[in-house]
Amino acid sequence: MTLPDNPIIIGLTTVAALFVATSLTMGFFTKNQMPVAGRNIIVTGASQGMGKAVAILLASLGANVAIVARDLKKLAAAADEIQAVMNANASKYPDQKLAVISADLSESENAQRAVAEAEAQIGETEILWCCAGGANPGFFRDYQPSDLEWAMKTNYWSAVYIAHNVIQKMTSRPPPPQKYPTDGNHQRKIVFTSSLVAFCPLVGYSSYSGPKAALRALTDTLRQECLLYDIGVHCCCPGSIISPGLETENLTKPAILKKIEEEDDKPQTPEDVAKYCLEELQRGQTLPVSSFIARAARAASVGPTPRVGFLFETLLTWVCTIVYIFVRGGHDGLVLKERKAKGLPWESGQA
Ligand SMILES: NC(=O)C1=CN([C@@H]2O[C@H](COP(=O)(O)OP(=O)(O)OC[C@H]3O[C@@H](n4cnc5c(N)ncnc54)[C@H](OP(=O)(O)O)[C@@H]3O)[C@@H](O)[C@H]2O)C=CC1
Ligand SMILES: CCCCCCCCCCCCCCCC(=O)[C@@H](N)CO
Repeated sequence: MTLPDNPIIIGLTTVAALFVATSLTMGFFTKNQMPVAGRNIIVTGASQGMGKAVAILLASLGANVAIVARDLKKLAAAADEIQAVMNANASKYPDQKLAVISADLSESENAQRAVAEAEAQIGETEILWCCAGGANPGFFRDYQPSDLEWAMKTNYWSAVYIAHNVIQKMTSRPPPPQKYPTDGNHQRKIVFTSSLVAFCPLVGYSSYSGPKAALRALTDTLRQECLLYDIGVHCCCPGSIISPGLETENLTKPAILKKIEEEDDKPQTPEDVAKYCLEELQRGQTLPVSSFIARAARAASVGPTPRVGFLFETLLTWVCTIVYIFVRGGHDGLVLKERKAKGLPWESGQA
């Protein structure tokens, strides 16, 4: 093959190539990767915080929603809010369904029961969005083994058991017919919720970063495997969310972690987190984030995970990999300062 030597052809080809690359990377031509109107969606951890905001947002966009959590009272209060949104929607989306299910999802039988109950009430699951989770920050040496187990159950097993059951069900039957067909991608989906913590070391989150990073790794593997079934797998990684969960964890959060979070992260409302994560999901992002700081942390550790906006995200990866050297230096510096102030445990009566 001979390469063209006509400068006009070279020029035009270059412009066309840049245009196509930019369009693909900026997502100009990508269609909605997660339409929700008329679709059956299970949201876990939906009685408060991010999960409730996700359920309300999906309800406002016309989805049938099944909300799952343990505490019935909190579930009932959330259900009232969601039902009010559905009522207000009635002329645009008639016959929207809401199911309310109490289950401790950290036990596999309960997860199976929750899915069965949800499907009996709203229909076959098209999207599962797992938000249930929570942190118990502290120092590793101070935890009881039961604290470490709690974090794994609350964050990892509460998502994995229900996802496992939903994937078994999804793969045993075709996708249900669409009530509101669009030119978007009506592929069925599993959405996990991890955290910015999956991307970066943070003193005080040792019980929590493991299960959250495990969800991210599971997402990478399951995304690949679920290409076999045309099921999308995603994992939201937000920064701090102003939620009842955050209030509770702040009661026991080590001061040094509080300080890092106050300096480096601006907590977002659950509504904003839900909105930005959904936008990223609709663009097809595998690891949706809801803030710039989480986007920067993601860029620094995205590795082989697919990214929408390849050119820009890859440039951001180069920049953030360098920036992170200084960020980590700052955080390590704060820890070393604390060590100096407190003294080593076996020398200062903390042993
Ligand atoms: N808040 C934050 O700063 C951040 C949070 N995240 C993650 O985002 C998600 C939402 O966080 P947030 O809004 O703070 O949530 P909250 O802690 O405020 O609420 C957690 C929800 O999950 C439910 N839940 C907890 N454990 C179980 C269980 N075993 N079985 C069923 N439901 C359960 C709770 O209800 P009930 O107790 O009644 O079961 C509640 O509905 C979590 O996965 C969290 O780890 C990520 C980044 C930052
Ligand atoms: C390239 C630059 C990257 C900079 C990254 C530095 C970020 C530090 C801020 C920490 C924010 C922690 C948010 C998640 C908290 C969480 O998941 C819990 N609160 C759960 O309830």
